[in-house]
Amino acid sequence: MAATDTPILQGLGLSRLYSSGSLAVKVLDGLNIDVHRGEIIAITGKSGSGKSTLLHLLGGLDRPDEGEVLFEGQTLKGASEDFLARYRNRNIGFVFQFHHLLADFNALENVTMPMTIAGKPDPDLARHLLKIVGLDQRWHHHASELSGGEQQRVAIARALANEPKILLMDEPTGNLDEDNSNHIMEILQDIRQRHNTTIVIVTHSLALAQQCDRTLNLGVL
Ligand SMILES: Nc1ncnc2c1ncn2[C@@H]1O[C@H](COP(=O)(O)OP(=O)(O)OP(=O)(O)O)[C@@H](O)[C@H]1O
Repeated sequence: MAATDTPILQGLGLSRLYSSGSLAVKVLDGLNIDVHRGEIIAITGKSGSGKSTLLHLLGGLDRPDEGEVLFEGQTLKGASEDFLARYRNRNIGFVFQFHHLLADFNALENVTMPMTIAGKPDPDLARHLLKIVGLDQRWHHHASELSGGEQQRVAIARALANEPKILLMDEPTGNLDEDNSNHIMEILQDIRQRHNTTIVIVTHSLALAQQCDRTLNLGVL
């Protein structure tokens, strides 16, 4: 059992080496990060500084070439693909800028889908999550009938479907206007308050970053 002051997520000495043709690129270069339970943290930095790479490493979608990621004090180093898949399914919710909702399914079905895949369909919980994001009256609308901001809110509800401890978000407000972006931030504060969810947000928006508890800047903006 991890001590309560153990960071829920840690990156120690993280680097990722990409090769593109004859060129090798080292990204992050020994980055250290501690993420504490219930924290909302912004990851900022110029384009190409490694924000998405860091999110993928923390979420077990990719592996570092140097260093390690620890979840609740346990290293993911050397973990099998099956272990990483379980780690993601049980603990992580992902939200991307392009939400990839299923256009021919309604909002409720989109949110229920990950529960069904996990063998625990729970329409009541799905309705509750849609209510948190302010869309319980629109549950029967197909994704294609919702605005960009509404679709992103459905994507957040979907990411919460399996009650993850950590929400990892890559530019979740990147294509939204300021009002919608502020609304998403209010929703995230509400989710954190209700469920003590830990939230890591990659963003180019200084306004959004300022509403987070703290910011980790990977490079000059
Ligand atoms: N699969 C890959 N193969 C080769 N290089 C890659 C790969 N993925 C990322 N890179 C390189 O790694 C660097 C960091 O990419 P990453 O997407 O993490 O940056 P970012 O900070 O999220 O950028 P942006 O703000 O533009 O989305 C970039 O120079 C990118 O070209």
